[in-house]
Amino acid sequence: MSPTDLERWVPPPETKAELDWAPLLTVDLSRFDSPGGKESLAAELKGAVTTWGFWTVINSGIPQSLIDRHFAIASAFFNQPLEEKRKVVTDYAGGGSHFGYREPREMKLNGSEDVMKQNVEMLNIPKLPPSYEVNQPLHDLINDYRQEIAEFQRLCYVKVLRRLLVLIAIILELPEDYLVARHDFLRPSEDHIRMLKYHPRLEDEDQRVKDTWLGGHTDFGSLTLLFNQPVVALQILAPSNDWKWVKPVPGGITCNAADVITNDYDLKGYIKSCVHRVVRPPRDQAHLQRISLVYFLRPGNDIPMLPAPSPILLRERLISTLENVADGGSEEVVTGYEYVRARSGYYNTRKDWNVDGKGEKQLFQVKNLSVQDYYN
Ligand SMILES: O=C(O)CCC(=O)C(=O)O
Ligand SMILES: [Fe+2]
Repeated sequence: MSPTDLERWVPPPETKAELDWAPLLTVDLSRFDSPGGKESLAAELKGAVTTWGFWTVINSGIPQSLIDRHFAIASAFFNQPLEEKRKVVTDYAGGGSHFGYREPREMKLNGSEDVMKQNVEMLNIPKLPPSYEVNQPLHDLINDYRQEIAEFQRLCYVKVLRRLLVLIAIILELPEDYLVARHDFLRPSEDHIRMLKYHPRLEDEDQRVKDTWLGGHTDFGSLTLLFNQPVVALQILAPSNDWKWVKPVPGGITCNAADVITNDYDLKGYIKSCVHRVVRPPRDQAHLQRISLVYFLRPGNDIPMLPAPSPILLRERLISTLENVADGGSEEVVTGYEYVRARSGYYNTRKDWNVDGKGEKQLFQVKNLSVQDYYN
């Protein structure tokens, strides 16, 4: 297929259902560069990142045509024959590589021998910056659109992620570039975009998994961007401990804080890594295929996973010193690469799926680092 004959992506119709929506903050990024803009945005974002861990950004400056183009690429990719998609596959078991295509997996339900096949297929495309050679095979179709994908990824970083890292650093009373330096787009990291396609299921099949299409989880990395699409299915676990629906915001990007920026080396739980899941859409959309487009920001490969010297964490007694306590070349200190690979290998080779509860709380341990794992 040549880069010109891609079918235009037509978003499916919006739902008319009235649902219990999460009251997410909207952050207008066009204010970022105006005088005092960063400071006032950071003040607004503080409550959202510490209580919900989810928020929406608008006016990012990423052209909508480029976003739509990526939904079109995703749609074309998933429409290919399985043999073609299987040419580059994830290798979670052999080293934890999450790049490539992942087929729907068979999962054992609630510890029984009852097996259910997932209804989601995924493609993870590595960050493709101009600054180094990415030694990762790509599908032919993805290679055809490589330039556009690389530009889209760059804009995700420059227009959204970099700005959010600055705002979160301000919230944490850290130097503005503290988190940016640990997430340098031009240096190697496990960043990637993910395209997902969910296939609608019959109502009684969905009932076997309590209508869940993707079990409750937190994301492993630092920040996640979910580009707006109209099929409503994403839910987040509210501070009140019940599930709320995420409402689409046309032209917006739903953002969430993930485990690295939250749980451990960085922010010691001050910022919330919110549990979320994907469920059967409301009745008027339950028959639709759902394509998702996501950017996962991860710490730099060689960044040691150490607590951030944030005065606010000290005041909240989440750290006991502003020194990087585990610093000094200890072999025990996990790097961003080691953490991400170990975590995604562990998570993605599980065969059990607890569809009944709100999840099992377990600690995931890699060297000196333990992370609250949450899934169901
Ligand atoms: O498809 C979605 O809306 C969410 C996907 C997600 O949570 C993930 O891939 O981690
Ligand atoms: Fe997620």
